[in-house]
Amino acid sequence: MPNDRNKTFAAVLTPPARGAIATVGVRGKSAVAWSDRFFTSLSKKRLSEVEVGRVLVGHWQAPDEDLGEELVVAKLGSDRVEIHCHGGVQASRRIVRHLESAGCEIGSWQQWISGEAADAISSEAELLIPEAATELAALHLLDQAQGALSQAIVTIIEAIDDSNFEIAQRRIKELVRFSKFGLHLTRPWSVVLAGPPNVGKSSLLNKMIGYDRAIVLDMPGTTRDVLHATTALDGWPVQFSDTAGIRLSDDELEQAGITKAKAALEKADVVLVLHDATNLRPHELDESLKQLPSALHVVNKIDLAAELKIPDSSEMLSTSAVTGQGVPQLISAIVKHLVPIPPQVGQAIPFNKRQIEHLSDTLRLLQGQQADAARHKLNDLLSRTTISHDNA
Ligand SMILES: Nc1nc2c(ncn2[C@@H]2O[C@H](COP(=O)(O)OP(=O)(O)OP(=O)(O)O)[C@@H](O)[C@H]2O)c(=O)[nH]1
Ligand SMILES: [Mg+2]
Repeated sequence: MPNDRNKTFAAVLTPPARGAIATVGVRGKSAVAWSDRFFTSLSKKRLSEVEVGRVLVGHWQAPDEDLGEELVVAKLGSDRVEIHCHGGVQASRRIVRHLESAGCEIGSWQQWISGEAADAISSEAELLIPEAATELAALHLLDQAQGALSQAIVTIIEAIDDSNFEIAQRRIKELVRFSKFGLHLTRPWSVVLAGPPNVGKSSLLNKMIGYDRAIVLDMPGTTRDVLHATTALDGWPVQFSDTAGIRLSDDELEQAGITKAKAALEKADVVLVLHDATNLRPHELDESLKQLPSALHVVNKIDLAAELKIPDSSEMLSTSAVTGQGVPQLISAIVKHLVPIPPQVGQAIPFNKRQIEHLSDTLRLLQGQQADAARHKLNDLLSRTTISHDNA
């Protein structure tokens, strides 16, 4: 087990790609001694002799090899060394091979991180940070890596210990409110543009993402397949999907696109139902576009219907995909729909299915007066033995 504290463990900590330097981490009781086997500093000082915090420049070479490499080694602790070698894959692999020949366990960077983290939740957060879809999402994951959610769970356990079951339940409900948000830190929200043909769905998509992703043509039935474009709105990751205009059609290809469009509606977090300002016929809207639970209705081509008065409402917006009129307001409305209460910095947020399921189970157990089982569930949520990164 790479995270067995009695073993010495090494991992390449930088991504397996070309780069200026690569870093190999070594930790465990033989980290210094085994690094000393291969490393000779310019000053001839051994790592075991120098104080913690020293950075040495020197030469790394295995006894049975003709060539070595000039590199930098940092002694970060009595049981911790970091080796900075040439970037790319070969140099770091060579170092890892040498350490392995000395008896070192070798693992992945994920295993390295999971061994470092204070608990399971912090570990899960650290591992997900590289997958954060935006910088803002990464900051919220960083809060969880630094203990925001773990601390909230500890507080709930304490409330259960003090028999404050109502407070415990309230706190869990507060956390669960952020579940959907948490899952979307690494997965973009889905916003689908839908409506009759030729209303300007593709044009509006292009306007919102700032480049021509979709073909625009003054001909109904231009878009045939579902087209995706990912962007960030106010720092939140969003995937827009442009769909085929929905209408009755004998064209087999167009009909296939319409079927796909209808399927996309079901998976959407928000559907933008577009209407044509020059030809408003909301009652003729296809059934699939009526009474969608999360729809924003948008009257487009407003530049061609200056006299048209659209009542100011959060469910009915007006835009021009040509002039850009109303587009910032539409973007604000989408964001408000997706993230009605933006979390504060440091907010505890559950961000994976395991955590959300555990919290829901705990709530059920508390509602059923099963305090011991509830406490056990929460401890399990924090326990590092309950998650596995071995397939990472
Ligand atoms: N004046 C004006 N023209 C627009 C606007 N939006 C779209 N158009 C024009 O309307 C026509 C159809 O636009 P598209 O974006 O292809 O419409 P669509 O809804 O994607 O159409 P389908 O893919 O066929 O369903 C094009 O000629 C666009 O230039 C707008 O806001 N104002
Ligand atoms: Mg289109």
